[in-house]
Amino acid sequence: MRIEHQIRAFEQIFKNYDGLLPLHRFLFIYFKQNKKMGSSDRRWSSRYIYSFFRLGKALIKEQQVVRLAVADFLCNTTPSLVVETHLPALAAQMEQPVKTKLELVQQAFADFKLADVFSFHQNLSAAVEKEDFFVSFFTQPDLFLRITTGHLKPLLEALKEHEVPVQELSETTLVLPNGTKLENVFPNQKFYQVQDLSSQKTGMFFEPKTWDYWWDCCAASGGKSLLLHDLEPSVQLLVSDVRENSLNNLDDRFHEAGIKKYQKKVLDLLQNNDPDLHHYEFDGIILDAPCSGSGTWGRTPEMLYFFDEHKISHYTRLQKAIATNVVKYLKPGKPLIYITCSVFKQENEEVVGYLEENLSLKLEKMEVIKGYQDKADTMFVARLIKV
Ligand SMILES: C[S@@+](CC[C@H](N)C(=O)[O-])C[C@H]1O[C@@H](n2cnc3c(N)ncnc32)[C@H](O)[C@@H]1O
Repeated sequence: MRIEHQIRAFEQIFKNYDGLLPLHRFLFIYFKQNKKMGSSDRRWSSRYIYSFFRLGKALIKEQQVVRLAVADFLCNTTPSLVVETHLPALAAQMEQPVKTKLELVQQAFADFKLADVFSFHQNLSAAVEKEDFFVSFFTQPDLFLRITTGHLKPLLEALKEHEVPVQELSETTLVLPNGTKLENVFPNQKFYQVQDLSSQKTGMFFEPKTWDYWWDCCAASGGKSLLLHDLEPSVQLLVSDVRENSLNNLDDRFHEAGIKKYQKKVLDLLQNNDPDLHHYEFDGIILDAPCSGSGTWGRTPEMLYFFDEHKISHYTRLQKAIATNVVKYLKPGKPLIYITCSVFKQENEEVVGYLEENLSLKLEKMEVIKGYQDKADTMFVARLIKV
């Protein structure tokens, strides 16, 4: 029977997946190795496994197939065999809003607790509204584009021509449905960047001045540097990262964006980099730190199931050590912009507290950027001034 076939395919994937690779990567490889799965099998397996992980650890004592049905019910508005078979009483309610569906699930399962969706909630930054944050996991985040100032019109026209539904948030931000194939719409990446809305909002903390010299010290493929450049094109930039590969991607993106003048270094910021940097002094440093990524788990819900809480302290150690090593190259009176895509207070406010206590830094402002209210990632940003 078709439903049994669907469940078996889901169970096989669940059995083989250990959380080490990102789920989308694992599925790509898995489907390649299991060529007998047709496109419908692939579509249903993906829907089921993603929905399943969005339930986190809620109803963990229930039978797996029942949990799958609850998850599919909460995450989707179109009918499915698993809901029709295992939750027939709710099947007619698929199109209801998530909050209504949650009430129905709570009525049907006395031991359903919303907080179990995100079982690390004791660690949340105080500003995060817990209920709204938990509920956000049942909806896939959107795809956001940041548009170079003055280039909105032709991009909108291309989207219209390709019949892509688009929402204009501002002159520089567009929202598209997740999964939009941008390479089919735009001939190149010249005037836009794929960048989450909250990541775009961190730019409001940069406040660069003309001809400043800035260091993006964990630059990866350059998302924050490109944002900084758009805010103040005269800024001179040093970009660095421990991963050379990411910096190669940065080169490509800078090239597409027409940025030619910048310095680049591969640096491990856990080491002493004085031989390389002793004469450097910056007007601003962006530290977009390695972190748990817990503010982005709406895109990678498998982490709700597999993340090991002990890893938080590993990240906080990294964050404090990297900050300590970079601040000495900052001019007095100038800002360190500390950013994470984490919702954990240990990586956010507590690291800021540590920096204030142990380094010559004074907090000017900090904010949890609540992406869960906008179908976006949740991030943290602080602006600290060197005294
Ligand atoms: C959150 S990502 C940066 C994202 C990037 N700024 C952007 O906007 O797309 C953190 C980066 O820190 C880098 N990193 C981790 N450990 C590091 C270390 N010890 N030294 C330097 N960079 C490190 C990682 O390679 C990763 O690229």
